[in-house]
Amino acid sequence: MGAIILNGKEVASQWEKKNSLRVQNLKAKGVNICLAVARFNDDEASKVYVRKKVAMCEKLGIKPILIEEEGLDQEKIENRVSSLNKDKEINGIIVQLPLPKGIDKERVLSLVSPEKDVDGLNVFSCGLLYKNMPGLRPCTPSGIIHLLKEYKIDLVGKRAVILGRSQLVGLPIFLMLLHENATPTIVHSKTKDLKNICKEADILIVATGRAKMVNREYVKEGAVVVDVGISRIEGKIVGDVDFEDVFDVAGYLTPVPGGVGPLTIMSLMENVINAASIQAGIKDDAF
Ligand SMILES: NC(=O)C1=CN([C@@H]2O[C@H](COP(=O)(O)OP(=O)(O)OC[C@H]3O[C@@H](n4cnc5c(N)ncnc54)[C@H](OP(=O)(O)O)[C@@H]3O)[C@@H](O)[C@H]2O)C=CC1
Ligand SMILES: Nc1nc(=O)c2c([nH]1)NC[C@@H]1CN(c3ccc(C(=O)N[C@@H](CCC(=O)O)C(=O)O)cc3)C=[N+]21
Repeated sequence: MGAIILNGKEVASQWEKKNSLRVQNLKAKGVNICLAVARFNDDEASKVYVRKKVAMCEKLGIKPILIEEEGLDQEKIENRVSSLNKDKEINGIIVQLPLPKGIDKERVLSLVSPEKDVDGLNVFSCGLLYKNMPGLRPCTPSGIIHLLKEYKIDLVGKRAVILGRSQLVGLPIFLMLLHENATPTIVHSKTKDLKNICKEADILIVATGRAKMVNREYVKEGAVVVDVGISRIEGKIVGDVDFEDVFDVAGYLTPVPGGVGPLTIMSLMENVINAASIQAGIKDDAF
């Protein structure tokens, strides 16, 4: 039999249609949308991802501004972000992570104006999430929630285990699942008895960056398994979950590629559309 595949690529393409309509409707009201994508690192994967973001903007009719400046120091990066904040044309700003070694990430992320923080990573946006107030949410966790809802996976009262506690994925998905009335637990590199905790999960979200670390020994029969990880091994993209090994134990499973990745991009698009409509004082579908 095997698990039901959670087809992120397909869900993202449906979502894309809705977002495309919203962009057209806003255009008809004289609102043009613009996203600034800033890459300050020299990371090869980041180069691919920023291009994916720019390409999706172009597809939807959102104007992308791509900033690719390597070798800047803290002050220069901060000045660059400040100038994007001041630019009236720009509705959303995303600073691609990781930032280069020696750069204070939190200072840079929290410099992004809250109303333009389409990555949902500054302290203000994090505060709104913590308090379960409307706001711009981190893209990957929003994408995961969107995917689970599309497949009508009930979260209420469910035992959710999240492998990884990053600010980008693990911690925000913990809060979002909690707000959906699931019962989440985070496990990380210092957790004792990690495998058995994972095995208790009805919903297992894996975001460690350790290729294929999760095999069937971590998975309860019938569990929903969401694989966030992306690693490149011999030119091939693999997730944190050993897909073949877990396939006939899990009830639902995301593939890599074609799972969470495309939803991350579409969440970003939704965030910038929401940001632009709020800035224009138009409610449309935002929040
Ligand atoms: N598909 C998508 O859209 C996205 C994919 N990614 C991918 O997801 C993965 C995770 O990203 P990110 O959260 O930013 O990564 P980080 O490296 O920031 O965090 C990894 C987390 O996993 C934990 N961890 C690492 N190894 C182990 C282990 N052996 N056992 C238990 N816990 C472990 C770490 O624990 P500790 O805190 O104790 O060190 C840490 O909390 C990466 O592969 C990244 O490329 C990221 C964002 C979006
Ligand atoms: N400020 C910031 N925000 C982020 O959201 C952010 C970031 N920094 N740094 C890096 C991670 C990683 N990330 C991905 C986005 C899309 C795919 C994606 O589109 N993946 C496709 C294709 C993969 C490929 O072809 O390389 C898939 O999984 O099917 C993957 C990973 C966003 N991140």
